[in-house]
Amino acid sequence: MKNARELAIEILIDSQQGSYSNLALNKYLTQDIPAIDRAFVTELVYGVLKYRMKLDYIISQFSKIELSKMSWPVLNTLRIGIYQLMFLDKVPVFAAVNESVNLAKKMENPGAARFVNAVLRNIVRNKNVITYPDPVRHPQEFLSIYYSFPKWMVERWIKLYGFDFTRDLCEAFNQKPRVCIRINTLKTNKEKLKSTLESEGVKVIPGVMFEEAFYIEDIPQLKQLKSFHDGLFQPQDESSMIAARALGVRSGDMVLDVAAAPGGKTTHIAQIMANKGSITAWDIHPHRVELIKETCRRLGTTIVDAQVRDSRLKDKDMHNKFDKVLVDAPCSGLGVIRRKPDIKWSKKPEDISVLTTEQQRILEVCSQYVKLNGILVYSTCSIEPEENQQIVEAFLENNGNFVYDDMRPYLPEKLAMELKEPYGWIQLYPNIHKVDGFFVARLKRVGK
Ligand SMILES: C[S@@+](CC[C@H](N)C(=O)[O-])C[C@H]1O[C@@H](n2cnc3c(N)ncnc32)[C@H](O)[C@@H]1O
Repeated sequence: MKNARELAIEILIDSQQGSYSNLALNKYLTQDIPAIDRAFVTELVYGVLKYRMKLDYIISQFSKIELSKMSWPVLNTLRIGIYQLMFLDKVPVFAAVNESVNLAKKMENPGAARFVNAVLRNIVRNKNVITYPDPVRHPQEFLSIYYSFPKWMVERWIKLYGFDFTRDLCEAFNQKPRVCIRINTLKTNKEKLKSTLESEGVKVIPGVMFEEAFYIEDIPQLKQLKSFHDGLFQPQDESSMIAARALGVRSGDMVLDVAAAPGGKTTHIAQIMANKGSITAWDIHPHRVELIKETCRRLGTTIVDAQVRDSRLKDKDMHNKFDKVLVDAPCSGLGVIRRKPDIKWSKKPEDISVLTTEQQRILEVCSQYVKLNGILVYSTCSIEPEENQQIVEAFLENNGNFVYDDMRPYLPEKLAMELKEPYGWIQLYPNIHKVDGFFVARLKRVGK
């Protein structure tokens, strides 16, 4: 049987070949693997993905062989070895080094093992004197390497927000996010869910923004909890709960959710509506529409009609049909790097302009489906103005029949106070709000 470190290396190689790390983890971490090993593999994989650039920088300082000449097993053995040495106090130095050397011998050959041994021992001797680019003379290089972000992201953020904000943002993106869940009020309530979770050995902490949010700790894997399968809660960050709240739905409304899979916001909307009314939920990918159906089944939501649909395509039959429309647009996901560190390396600067064309189109087309005096909410899990404020501003410029609508009544008081006139949008950042990066705008259709 493969040990935890070997599994981590295989998952990292898979992800280097294009697999999503969360899917690769699910594939490799079968239930027969002890929980402690599963947790260690997850820590190593996410740790290396998060700090890949910094780890490679350190390797290149201590290796005579160029990174591009190393085999993937050797490179990833060094990465997990250094990650343990630099970031995991609980792993003894001898274990981090010896286990890496054994793996290099097993996966490659004795020569590779000698090389890994030499590089790691050199790092152990010198880890306190590693030099990084000078933050004053080379601020972009420093932030990029020290916090391990591609240079283009750091450059973009420094231009937008300045050095200090970007440093705090990078630091926040590297922190482990807390597990946040939404209480499914269709099946339970705060007190009951708290005691159910506690009886399952889970520590429960109240949400910061919303009554329906809990942070949970000491959990094995969410899917191992009976309360999860019983549909008593849905994993969801508090920032993304703002979207359904900002829609201001009521029982009996006709709602359209145009990019809905896996159904996190759809089911949130349904619970605010007390499962009365109707929600049409679209997604472009058939397998993802199945996820919406599965989420609805588990959470006991019965008012959702989930359909495969490309929201960019105009449909006259849908015009003026819905009281509320949510456009939770496909986006770069740059706001959720805490949860998906692979985004650091999978996204490219040119992706943003491709996405903005799509976002503009979906918003333009689906706005037509809102009734007169109806509400249109646009949201993304991005912190990039091109995907957020700029999309909405351009939309309002081209569509005089829509205006910003005051979002403050739908927000927790502390957040509502942050809004500026015309009070129609909010941008959340992990370094400021301690949640995922998220954008929400609320618009009203005031003319035909
Ligand atoms: C940000 S995710 C949605 C998350 C979802 N609203 C939730 O809360 O669980 C974006 C979704 O948009 C879908 N998508 C991308 N392009 C689309 C399009 N043209 N039409 C409909 N759905 C699309 C993707 O498949 C993806 O599931």
